[in-house]
Amino acid sequence: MDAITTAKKAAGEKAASLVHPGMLVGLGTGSTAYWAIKKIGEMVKEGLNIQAVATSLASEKQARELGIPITSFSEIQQLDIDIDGADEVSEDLQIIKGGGGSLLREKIVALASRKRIIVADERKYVKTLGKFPLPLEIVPFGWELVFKTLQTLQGVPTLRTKDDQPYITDNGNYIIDCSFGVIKDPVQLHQQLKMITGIVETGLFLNLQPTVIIAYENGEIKAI
Ligand SMILES: O=C(CO)[C@H](O)[C@H](O)COP(=O)(O)O
Repeated sequence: MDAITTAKKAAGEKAASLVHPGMLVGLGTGSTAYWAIKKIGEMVKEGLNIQAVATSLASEKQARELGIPITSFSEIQQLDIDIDGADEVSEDLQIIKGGGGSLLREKIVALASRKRIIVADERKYVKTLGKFPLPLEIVPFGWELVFKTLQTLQGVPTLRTKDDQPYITDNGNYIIDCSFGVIKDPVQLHQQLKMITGIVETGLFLNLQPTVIIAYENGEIKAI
């Protein structure tokens, strides 16, 4: 296992240790959240009694295969804890997510959780947001208009593709990844983008007061 994968595993397992009996748990998406879900699966096999909501079909599949009981918002109102990855975390704990295309479900789950744990390797921890192009979930109809509007806002948009076709989210939408350079005012940018009809959600996860678990390649783990 390479050093970055080892760091992701360490961050994920550290977060899993915060899951206690009886909790309702949000399961994130991506290669770091994967390790948290794997560890939680082991804990369930050893008798831990929890229920979970997954932020993507992929994570739900992983959880079901591991025997983690899955529930839904038709059964519950709130989650106790959400464990998810990030693409960038700034020093003031603002976050970009959506690299894996699950930002809409991830945000719904994060907002429904009392406690939010972000797991990341050291490369994700940055001074200011913006190097990672901001993922935006958009409805397919008229996506070209959203694309052009983003250009007028000095953004550099790219329609995400998979096998030369538009990438389709679990919600049947498209993703545009849009670079804005250094994001000086993420709240203002998020609000501006949410005003554009056709943009369903942005990958800016702001003012969520997360606990961020950063794992370093040298084996150190810091909770911020
Ligand atoms: O937001 C996400 C998926 O939509 C992921 O949490 C984010 O992309 C981080 O993924 P990874 O841990 O694989 O780097």
